[in-house]
Amino acid sequence: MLKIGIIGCGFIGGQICRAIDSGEIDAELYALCDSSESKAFDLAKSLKTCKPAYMKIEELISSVDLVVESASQNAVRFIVPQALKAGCSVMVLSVGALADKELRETLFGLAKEHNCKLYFPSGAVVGIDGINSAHAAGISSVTLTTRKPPSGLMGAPYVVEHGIELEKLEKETILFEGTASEAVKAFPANVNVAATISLAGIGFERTMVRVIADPSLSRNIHEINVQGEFGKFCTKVENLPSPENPKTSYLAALSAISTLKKILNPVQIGT
Ligand SMILES: NC(=O)C1=CN([C@@H]2O[C@H](COP(=O)(O)OP(=O)(O)OC[C@H]3O[C@@H](n4cnc5c(N)ncnc54)[C@H](OP(=O)(O)O)[C@@H]3O)[C@@H](O)[C@H]2O)C=CC1
Ligand SMILES: O=C([O-])CC(=O)C(=O)O
Repeated sequence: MLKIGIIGCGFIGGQICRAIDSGEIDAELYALCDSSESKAFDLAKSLKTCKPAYMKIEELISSVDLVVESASQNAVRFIVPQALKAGCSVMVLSVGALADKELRETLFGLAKEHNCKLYFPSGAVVGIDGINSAHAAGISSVTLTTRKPPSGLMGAPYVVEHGIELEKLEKETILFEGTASEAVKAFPANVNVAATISLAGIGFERTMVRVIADPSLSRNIHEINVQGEFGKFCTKVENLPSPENPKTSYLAALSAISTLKKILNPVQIGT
C-alpha cells in the first residue's frame, strides 16, 4: 500500500487526511509534519481509523513513498528537492514556487534522475485538461482573471507593500495585472493556480494574470481564457472558500484528493 506523508496540516492537508481516513483514498497515511507540531497532533487525533506518526521532515521523507506538500512556497524550496533525492514522489500544492526557473529545472531534473513523479493538481481552477491538450498544437495566449472577496487576499505581500486597505474597498477593484511569474510572488497564497496554468501551457512569462478584490463576493472566482491552434475556450469557476482558510477554495482540496485517487487507479480518465 502506498505510504503517504503530509507536510502542511492546514485545510488541504486536513481534507486529504480525512479522505484517507474514510477509505475514499486507498493508501496508508503514514506521517504528518507541520511547522506547528500541535496542529499535526490535533489533526492526527481527529482521525478515526488512521494513526499517522508526527515526524520531522527528514524522517518523514525517508519513511514514505509519496510526499504531499500542502504547506507554503518556502516549504517547496526546502523540502521537495530533499524528498526527490530520497526517492519519494511528490504532490505539490504551493505551485507558485516553480516560477523560480532554477528551482523548477532542479526539481524536474531530480525527478528524472531519481525516477520519481512530481504531481501538480489542477487545484482551484477548471480547464488544465484543455490547456494540456491545446498545448500539443500550440497556444497563442492564456489569461487568468481571479476575483476574491477581500478576506481571500488579506496579508498578501502585494497588498501589504502597496498599503492597500482591503477592508475599506466599496466596489470591485483591480489590484494587479502582470505575468504569472510576478503574480505568484505578489500573491503567494492566492494565485498558485497561475503557476499550474503556466506549467501546463505557455510558461510563467507569457501567462497573464489579473487579480481583483470584490467586497460583494462570497466566492473565489477564477476565469481562464485560452486561444491557440485548436480554437479558443473560456472556463469560469465560482468556488466556495474553505471556512478554515478563506484564501483557499474547497475545490483545491478536492482536486488534491482526486489526483491521489488517479495515481492509485489503473483506469485514467481525462487528459
Ligand atoms: N494549487 C492550488 O490551486 C492551490 C494551492 N494552495 C496552496 O496550498 C498550500 C496549502 O493550502 P492550505 O491548506 O489552504 O493552507 P493552510 O494555511 O490552511 O495550511 C498550511 C499549513 O502548512 C504549515 N506550513 C507552512 N510552511 C511550512 C513548512 N515550511 N513546514 C511545515 N509546515 C508548514 C502552516 O503553518 P503556519 O500556519 O504556521 O505557517 C499551516 O499549518 C498553500 O501554500 C496554498 O497557498 C491553496 C489553494 C489552491
Ligand atoms: O484556492 C484558490 O481559489 C486559489 C488559491 O488560493 C491559489 O491558487 O493559491
